[in-house]
Amino acid sequence: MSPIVSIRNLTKTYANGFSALKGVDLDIREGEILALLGPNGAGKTTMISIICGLSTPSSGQVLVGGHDVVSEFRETRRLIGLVPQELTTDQFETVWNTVSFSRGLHGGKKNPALIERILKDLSLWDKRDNKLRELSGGMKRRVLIAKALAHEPRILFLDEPTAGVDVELRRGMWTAIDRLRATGVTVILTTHYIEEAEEMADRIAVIRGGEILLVEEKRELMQKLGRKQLHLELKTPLGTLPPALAALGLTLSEDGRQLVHEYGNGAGEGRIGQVLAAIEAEGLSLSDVSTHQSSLEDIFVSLVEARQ
Ligand SMILES: Nc1ncnc2c1ncn2[C@@H]1O[C@H](COP(=O)(O)OP(=O)(O)OP(=O)(O)O)[C@@H](O)[C@H]1O
Repeated sequence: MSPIVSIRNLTKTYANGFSALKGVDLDIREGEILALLGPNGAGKTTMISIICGLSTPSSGQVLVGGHDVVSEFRETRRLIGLVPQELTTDQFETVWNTVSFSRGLHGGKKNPALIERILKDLSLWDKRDNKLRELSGGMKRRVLIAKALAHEPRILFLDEPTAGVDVELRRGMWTAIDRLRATGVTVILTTHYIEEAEEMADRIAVIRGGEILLVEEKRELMQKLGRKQLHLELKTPLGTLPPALAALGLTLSEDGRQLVHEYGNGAGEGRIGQVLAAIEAEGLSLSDVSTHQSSLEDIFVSLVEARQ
């Protein structure tokens, strides 16, 4: 299947000579949720602005639904919904009117049934007659998504959808976005909350210094780069690590209370039995055992650090 967004050798050099994108190649698949992760100033907003036709590339090409974002701006813009971070519309307008007007602005015919479905999907139906100023922060953010969805885009860009939103509302937002998946909308999400990407994304793209460091299926990324550790708490602390345990690759914590066996990436799983037998052979008693699996956050931090 051809990608819904295809980016080839995209560069952007700002008027002051700063190079914000340095030859980006990226294909976005129809119906996926792609998380774009990157530190501040990585080039995320620059890239999204170019895809949405709000900024022009210095070189390279972006196709959206097979159309060029520069020469066929009208066609590509119609396919895209962009959810900004801030609500700039009239605070005295109702939810229903705000979302309906948004459809009209994009040239869509009136479609009350569609607006009703969108508001219900985003749990805003009860608030349809409320003025925007009467909504909570999380609800306002959902209105932004509803506005972007009102003209039935095939691609939705969410820029930091849950920045500054509390944990509970963040979860509600994730559920709302997840429901969009069922409607076949492609979602591209930028976030600083790696937990958010871990929870929602099908694929992860990491961008830094205007370059894409990697694009991978989330599951594969976590399997490939994720590490697992078996933590073995000792009843009596050790001064030094017995050679037989060192030979198996175990390490001893600084306080001598914990042995750590690292495995994962397809290596070391088979040795767990051996490790436990060796501990017993040394006459050591354990008081507790636990496992730790690296999160997407650990993976992200190590990736970004490794390239510095
Ligand atoms: N109009 C501009 N002129 C010059 N440099 C710019 C301009 N806009 C952005 N930049 C620079 O380009 C780089 C990328 O900015 P961009 O906003 O795309 O990053 P980002 O990944 O979206 O960051 P954040 O996570 O902080 O939003 C930054 O170093 C920024 O200072």
